[in-house]
Amino acid sequence: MSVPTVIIHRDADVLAKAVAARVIVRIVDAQSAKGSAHLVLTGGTVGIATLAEIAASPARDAVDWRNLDIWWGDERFLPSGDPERNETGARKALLDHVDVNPARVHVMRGPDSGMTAEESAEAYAEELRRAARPEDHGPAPAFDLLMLGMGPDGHIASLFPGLPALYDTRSVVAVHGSPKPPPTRISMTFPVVQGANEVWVVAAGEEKAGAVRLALSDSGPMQVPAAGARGRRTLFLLDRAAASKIPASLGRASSP
Ligand SMILES: O=C(O)[C@H](O)[C@@H](O)[C@H](O)[C@H](O)COP(=O)(O)O
Repeated sequence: MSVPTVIIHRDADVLAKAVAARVIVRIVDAQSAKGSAHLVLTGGTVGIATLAEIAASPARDAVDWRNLDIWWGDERFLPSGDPERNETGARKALLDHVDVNPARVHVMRGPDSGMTAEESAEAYAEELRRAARPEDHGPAPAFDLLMLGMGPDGHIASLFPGLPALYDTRSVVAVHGSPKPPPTRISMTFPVVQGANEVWVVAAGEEKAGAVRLALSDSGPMQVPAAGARGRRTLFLLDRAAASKIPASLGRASSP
């Protein structure tokens, strides 16, 4: 797994704008090379703010939205359209404003599908399997970009410290008893996250600073799940507040 590159921006607003620009370039580069791309979205404040900044970007339509497969790293197990679903936030912030191919927007189904959380997780795992190519060498596509928010406890997606999902080798699992409401969620697991070409952890705010420090040190992913947020290339995209406890030894690029 790659050693993370750390990029620090002035505040959460500049961070969201800078990450939005970076996402556009990353997807355009991937599409230029392959004709299509796989992007994994995250929920959370900064994750959704980044999507809104993509929608507002003058460069937005450099992305070939019809040739983009959109996935989620996790989802709250709530009915379609529920305002608390990550999908709902993503549609409102971005997907309703660009010409995505609905068949390539891969949502994690909620209880209104008639499935249990376990069945929904297995259905998503099957959808990932179907999308994987032989050269991906795994149960899911080697995502061009997998975005993650991070909680104050170091959780990523819905992989929370101490919960069984951290140890699960399946690609997608149901999560019960999430300390962050709602309690029932669907989440990709470490093997799928770590199969991504690029993993970006985007975090802002003082309350994340301790977890950021641990995630960038030699903490184990079971104690600090963000320590397992690694792809072939890994970025930690932070605002100054979230980066305020990073030891200088880690080295980092800072924007003004
Ligand atoms: O479903 C979710 O809530 C997210 O996927 C979760 O992993 C989120 O990204 C982090 O909790 C950070 O959220 P904030 O940016 O709002 O702190």
